[in-house]
Amino acid sequence: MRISVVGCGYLGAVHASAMAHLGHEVIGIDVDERKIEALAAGRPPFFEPGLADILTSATSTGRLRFSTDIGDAAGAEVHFIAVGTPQMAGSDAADLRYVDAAVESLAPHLGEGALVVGKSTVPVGTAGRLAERLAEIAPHARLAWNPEFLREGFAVKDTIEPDRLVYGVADARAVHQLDDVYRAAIDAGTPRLVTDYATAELVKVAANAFLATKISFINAMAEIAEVTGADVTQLADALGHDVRIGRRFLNAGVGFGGGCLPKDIRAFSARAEELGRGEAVGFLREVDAINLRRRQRVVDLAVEALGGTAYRRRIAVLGVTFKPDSDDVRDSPALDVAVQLTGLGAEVVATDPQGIENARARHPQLEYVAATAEALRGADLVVLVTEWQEYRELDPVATGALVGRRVIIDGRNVLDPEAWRGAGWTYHGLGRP
Ligand SMILES: NC(=O)C1=CN([C@@H]2O[C@H](COP(=O)(O)OP(=O)(O)OC[C@H]3O[C@@H](n4cnc5c(N)ncnc54)[C@H](O)[C@@H]3O)[C@@H](O)[C@H]2O)C=CC1
Ligand SMILES: O=C(O)[C@H]1O[C@H](OP(=O)(O)OP(=O)(O)OC[C@H]2O[C@@H](n3ccc(=O)[nH]c3=O)[C@H](O)[C@@H]2O)[C@H](O)[C@@H](O)[C@@H]1O
Repeated sequence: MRISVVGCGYLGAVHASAMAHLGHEVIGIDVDERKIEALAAGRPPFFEPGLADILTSATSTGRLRFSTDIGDAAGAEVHFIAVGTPQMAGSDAADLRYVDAAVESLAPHLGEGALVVGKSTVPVGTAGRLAERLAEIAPHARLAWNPEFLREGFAVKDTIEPDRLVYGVADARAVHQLDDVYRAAIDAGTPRLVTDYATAELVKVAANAFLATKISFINAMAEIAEVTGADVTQLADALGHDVRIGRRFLNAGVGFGGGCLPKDIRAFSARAEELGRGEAVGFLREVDAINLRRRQRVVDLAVEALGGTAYRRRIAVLGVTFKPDSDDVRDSPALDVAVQLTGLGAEVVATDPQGIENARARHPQLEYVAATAEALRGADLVVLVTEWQEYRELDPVATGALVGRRVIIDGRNVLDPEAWRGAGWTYHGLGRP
């Protein structure tokens, strides 16, 4: 099938590459010339495990092409919209201008029977509005909403082997067209749910709201653990044995970040308020507040561990991305902590296996070094805020030989406190005694 993907960022570049990998003929469109140039040359413009392989092989066969000209989408049967829906400046609502622009620019190029498929995460009601608009400007085309659930770091696998497919549709033909797109997953038994637009839009924001709530729940327990001497990691293990609760997404620490969970729960609250049902999801404001308090907690712990002031103290910050196996620093708790400590006058040296370039673009005032050992050398305090495998595996003895003082804050609760204390370190976890 001929497919176009409009918007080739973290979602769209992976989606386009994965669709071509599955045998479709795909054109990826983006307004960012540098991104398109890299993708067309088979080079991922960001770090995502496994993307380079499928991108390079699909571009070399000619099945996957990229362009900045939306006119090149003409001739495709299914057109995915994968542009950004960031938080609007000065508000919690989602900024829909890119989605609107993508639909407007695509409309003149839609052939008879073409299906426009929204993948971007949008406030409930957006698809209905866009379908009405399409009926005016491209009456021979139709719209579906097919939210995406991939995780960065696992994006390729999650796209090729999704755990479920959700089709928000207004006509039966759209279901057949989407089945043709996802034939491989459907044949492999992937559950597929056909819904109306509003349900499909809500499934997506509800899923992210639930995940965010689960993380903030355990972080709230960490706050209580901190004043009672309890250990939140043991608490999470014990809770997780109840299959109704489950252990996943109960890792307490510096909290959630990224280009999705934070903005999605805020946009959901804003949309619910517009709909006159703000109180229904009022708890999401609390989820957000708990989450932001965890970043502050790490900063406060750092100041405390440094004897009351961070001024001119050398702090090694391990990790700047919002999670490991990604170079994404959007709303990263790790980077936020580094920036706040710098603001307190600390000499922060930040390091990360993949995120330095993006972090530097946002916060050029920070000092970044590529080598972990260099960040650690002479440090008065070590703060681990992104749990890259390389940091999880740090040897407390060897690390102790590099630093100035053996004090560590494990902002992700991934180190073995006994091993670190045994090597002479003062160890602080979050929600751990
Ligand atoms: N990043 C992720 O893991 C996931 C993201 N999503 C959702 O997918 C959407 C995209 O997210 P990301 O890929 O992370 O954002 P991103 O910012 O990495 O990519 C968006 C891309 O759209 C392009 N763009 C903007 N306007 C355009 C236009 N008119 N025509 C063509 N291209 C245009 C931008 O240049 C950019 O490359 C968001 O709604 C997000 O919530 C959903 C699931 C997973
Ligand atoms: O809509 C999206 O963009 C995506 O958002 C999340 O995916 P992602 O942001 O890639 O990353 P997650 O693995 O969900 O982690 C999000 C944040 O929560 C944090 N987290 C996660 C789990 C946990 O137990 N504790 C915790 O603090 C992570 O460190 C990270 O900062 C969802 O998991 C995806 O299903 C969804 O498609």
